[in-house]
Amino acid sequence: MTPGARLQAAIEVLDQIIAGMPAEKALTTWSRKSRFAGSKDRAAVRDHVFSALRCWRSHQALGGSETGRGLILGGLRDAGIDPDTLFNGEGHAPQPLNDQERNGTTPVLSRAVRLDLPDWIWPAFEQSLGDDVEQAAQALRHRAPVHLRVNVQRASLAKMQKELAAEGIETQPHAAAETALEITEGARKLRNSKAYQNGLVELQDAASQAVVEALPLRDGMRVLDYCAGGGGKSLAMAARAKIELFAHDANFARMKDLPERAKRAGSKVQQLETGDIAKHAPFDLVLCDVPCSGSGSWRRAPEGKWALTAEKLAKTQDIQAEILRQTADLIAPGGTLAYATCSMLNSENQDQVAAFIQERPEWRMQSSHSWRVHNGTDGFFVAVLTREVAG
Ligand SMILES: C[S@@+](CC[C@H](N)C(=O)[O-])C[C@H]1O[C@@H](n2cnc3c(N)ncnc32)[C@H](O)[C@@H]1O
Repeated sequence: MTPGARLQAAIEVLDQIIAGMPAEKALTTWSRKSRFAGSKDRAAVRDHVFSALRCWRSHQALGGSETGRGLILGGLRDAGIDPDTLFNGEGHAPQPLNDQERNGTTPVLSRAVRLDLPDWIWPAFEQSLGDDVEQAAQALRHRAPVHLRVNVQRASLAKMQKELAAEGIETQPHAAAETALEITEGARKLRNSKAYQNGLVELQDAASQAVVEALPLRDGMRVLDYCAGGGGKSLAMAARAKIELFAHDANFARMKDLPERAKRAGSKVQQLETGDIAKHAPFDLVLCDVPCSGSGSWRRAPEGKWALTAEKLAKTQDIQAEILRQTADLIAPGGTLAYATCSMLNSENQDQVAAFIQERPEWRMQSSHSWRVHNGTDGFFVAVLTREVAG
């Protein structure tokens, strides 16, 4: 496919998304009916679509309409590319610009439009990020880096770097976590590499790894990953100490790949239905990687940025508070409750923990860490709490 044909394909996928289809489904539907497209074409179309999803407001404003064509046109203008070089109607490229598209005045963009955030969330972003707000919002407009977690119980970082390089995947250590590598070249080859297939490396953002490094895990502990999802943090915890590990998720089906992933990594995890948790309590450590706005990972999942509303955020915060209350009762005296989000909003992070401690004064905050999206990882927060042992 020519560069112009790839843009036209992205325009068609975006029109499906505007009509209500989820982005992944729209991309798969296009892929299925486009047998002629090679892997590089598919990757390029995906990149165009995701760039539009991240920068929806500014690209729409610069392109003059909320259509696939408007978004792609705005994206070219944002990147400083002359649209006439690609919108030329040749070889399945988009049709040339009409007079309105060519002569429309360049709009003055407000800060929230220029930085691609919904208006309603801008005050909370400013309040949470202070002077870093523009940098953080700007980072969310770009693609996320690809990070790996090396299973250091089975292989060193240096050994993995060498093995991956032999398969065309270049990496460098990431400062945020001692187990983290950042892929600098060849990310698309990862899933077929030996190191990945043998469970020596997992795809995981460096801040996600750093959250697990912040936990006081020791051999012999009984640990519950209460919101395990796909189990990324479960596996990272199992790789740090010889623990007895339990995984739970309110949506049990989300853990469906966990047994297979654990087997690949050489780890053991017992999955628990909600009704079975109390039978296995108390635990020495419970990790609550709670559902959240996802604002720290909006560059990976940009549809979330536009789907969130003030009402949905308030509901999610109620769930977070309820999870803290429920899990606190599952922990042994002197045990640890770890609360984590992939959010950069204070209302989901320190405010939530402060409200919990006010309600349950026997709990003390031992430590807390925040990671911000403009410092090379996803945005994340973790607080480590312990209950005072009555003396
Ligand atoms: C942020 S995700 C977890 C990601 C996962 N820990 C990882 O590292 O890949 C939050 C998870 O919490 C689950 N969840 C939502 N409400 C819950 C609740 N009340 N109790 C337990 N899990 C819940 C969701 O199904 C979702 O899988």
